[in-house]
This record gives sequence, C-alpha cells and structure tokens, in this order.
Amino acid sequence: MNVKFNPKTHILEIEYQFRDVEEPNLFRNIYPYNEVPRLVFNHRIVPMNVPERLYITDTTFRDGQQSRSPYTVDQICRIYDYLHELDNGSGVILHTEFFVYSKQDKEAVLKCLEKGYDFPKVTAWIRAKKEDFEIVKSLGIKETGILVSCSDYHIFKKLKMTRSQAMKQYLEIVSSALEAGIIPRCHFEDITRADFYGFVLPFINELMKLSKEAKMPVKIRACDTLGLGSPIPGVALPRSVPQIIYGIVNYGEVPSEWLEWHGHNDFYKAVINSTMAWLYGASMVNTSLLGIGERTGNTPLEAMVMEYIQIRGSADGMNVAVISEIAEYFKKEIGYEIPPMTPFVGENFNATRAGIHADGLMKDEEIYNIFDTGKILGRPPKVIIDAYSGIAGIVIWINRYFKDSGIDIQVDKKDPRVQKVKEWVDSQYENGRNTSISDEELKEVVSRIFGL
Ligand SMILES: CC(C)C(=O)C(=O)O
Repeated sequence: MNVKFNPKTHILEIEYQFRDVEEPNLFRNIYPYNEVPRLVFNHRIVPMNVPERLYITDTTFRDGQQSRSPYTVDQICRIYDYLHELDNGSGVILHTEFFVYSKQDKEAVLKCLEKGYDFPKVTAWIRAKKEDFEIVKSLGIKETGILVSCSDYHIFKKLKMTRSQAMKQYLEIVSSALEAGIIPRCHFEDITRADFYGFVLPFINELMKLSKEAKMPVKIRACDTLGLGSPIPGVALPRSVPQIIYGIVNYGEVPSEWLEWHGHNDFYKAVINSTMAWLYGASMVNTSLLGIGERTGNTPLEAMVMEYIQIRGSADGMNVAVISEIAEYFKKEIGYEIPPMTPFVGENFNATRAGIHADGLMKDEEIYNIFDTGKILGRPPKVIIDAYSGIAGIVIWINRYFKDSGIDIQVDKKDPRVQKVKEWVDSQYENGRNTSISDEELKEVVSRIFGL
C-alpha cells in the first residue's frame, strides 16, 4: 500500500499494490469447499454513508433469462412497459440490461428503444470482445456491462490466466469501450471470493485513471456471484458487504453514482446485502423481477422497492401497485409459478389460516397485516379456510366475497347462515379432508346457503 499526501486536496491518497500471485488465493480458511463456508471476523467497523440518491437497476432480461427459457419479444416489451409504469417518471428504476446477439435480442432492444422511455434506460451486456462494441453502438445504446471476473477462482481456474494477464485484457477492453464512446459498466464477477487489496482495488485504481483520461464514467458493478456476501458488522473481507462498498468508494475513489451491487440469494441474503450496499455507499442495487435469476435467484426488484420506501420514507413517485400487476402477468401470461409465501407477490403473502388470527383481522385488519396491502398493493389481507380457520375466518371470507361481488350484506359470527357454512366446513374435515377449501367451493356453498 502506498500512501501519498495530496497537498491540493489535503487528502491522504492510498494506492493499493497489485499482487501478481503464482498460486491462486482461494481463501481456504473461509471457503474450504468440502464444508460450508465460514464467517471470519476482523472486527473492522466502517461508517455508513448513504448516497444522496438511491437507484434500483434491473437484470430481468439478462441474469433473469440465464435461469429460464427466453422470453418472447412481446413478453420483453410488455415487461419493459411494466418497469416503466412502476418507475412512473421517478427515475428510481434507472436501467435494465439486454443481450444483443440474436435476431430476437436485437428486435427486443429496438422495440424497447422505440418506446422512447427515459426510465428504465436500455443498456447492454456483452462478452467483452472488441467487435461487440460495434453492435452496441449500432443499436444506439450508451452503456454496456462487461464481464471482468475478479476472483482467482475465475482468473486461474476458468480463464487459465494470471492476475496480470487478466487485468491487461480487461483494461484493453474497457479502453476500447471508452474509445467507442460507450460507458463501460465493469461487472466484477465473484468479488466476495476475490483478493480485495491485492487485485480488486489496484484494478479499480487503473479503471479510474482510464475514466479520468477519457473524461467518461467507468461504472463498477460489485457482483456477489454465489451469494456469499455478509451484512454482519465486523465480518472480514472478502465476504463483508459494508467493507467492500466502503473500500471501493473511499480507497478506489469511485463516486457512489457509479457503483452498483449485484446480489444472489444462495444464503438468503440477497435483500439485506443489497440494502447494506445502499447504506454503505453504492447508489445502485441490481435486481430482477420476482428475483428470477441463476440458481436461487437475484435480489427481487419488488423487495428493493419496499426497502427504498422504508429507507426514504416515500416511494418518491413510483407506482407501487404495479408490482401486483407484474405478478399477475408472470402467473397468467408467462406461466411462472410464484411460491405462495413469497413476500409482496405470493398468493398467500398476507393470508392467514389460523382462526385466532382471523379473529384479530375481523376486529381490526391492522392487527395481522404488515401495512394497508389493499391500498398500497391492491391486495387486501385474506383468510384461507381449513380446519383451523374457525367461525371468524368464515365471517371474513363471506364478507369479503359479498363486497367483491357488489352484494350489500355483511354478516357476523351469530348469523345462523354462517353457522351452517361452518357446519359444512367441519363436516369436510370430520370426513378426512386434509386440504384447504378453495374459493370456488366456498362460493358454491355460500351461494346455496344464502340463496343467491
Ligand atoms: C455474470 C456475472 C456478472 C453475474 O451476473 C454475477 O456475477 O452474478
């Protein structure tokens, strides 16, 4: 590490020395591979530093499509419309990224560009070959993602290179992007298994020099490729999300507005790690709709909308109810099965089966609902009727059914007709049923008993 005093800025400038190792550093004390990875603590606490603006970026069409069969051009265009409707002119849903290789990829990009939306911006994702910049340029795209894998797992085992060879190749490709007038967004693949001070920071120092020379931004996407990042204060690098983000901003001198976090959910940490990235200095968190992405998925976009509102105290103009429309579209038009317990979008995210909870809901919805999900997401809380929902559950179900059907009746627990419905439900379970009762079945029984 070189420390220089800059007399102009009165700042101590730290330059981390590049380490060109002969053997890969695989952090075996943390990642033994034949055992579950470990959390090692260095007890270093770095300060929070929330950027002035927070953004959500999207990879539904890139990482999302790497984990499922491709969307059709029409589906891409419709999903892009939904992202735009959700953004609603706020500029929070900053950009999304597209493949640009096949005829279909190009058609989708051109159709989305034709829409002329300011947000989300259309950006590309390329293989980091010089000729690919021509494709990006010919499509009129101004920013592209470029893969710059940074752990020795990738450099030594996948690319079969040394660190200096990899860095040379990456810097050449970034220079070509800048020469072509395209903003490079460098995807630091596998940063949570990389040598932060020996490779990541010295490489970032070089990238920032290129940026200064070209007078163009060079953006950094910190990719937690296997979801190994940790939000826990005092956890050592390379797993600590706060220390990675703090280091890139303070030692790499990357402006927050150029820094993005890309998370995966392998250890259930995609959301909290993305939130930590925001809180410690990255303006952008990269997400995908419904979290659809490789393996356990990416950070769900809808979750970060909720995180944004909780941090900022406002949606800043985003049209949050569009989240429910997007979920319906994925279910009905794309045939994607959303696990029912998925927060904010799953069928049962605000449903209760327990009679005791239904009783609470009947007294005051607030008792068992996270917020006014009816107002904010167009999804009022609901009860699922089974052996445990009790009479209170049945009352809520019937009253909601009447309300939704425009019937001006509200019942209570003492209504004899409700008792009859309860007897029918009980008889189902006395006769050995072990599944819940569907809305369709209940509609039929209620209509019969109420003479509708
Ligand atoms: C391919 C890379 C950039 C990625 O998506 C990841 O690291 O998760």
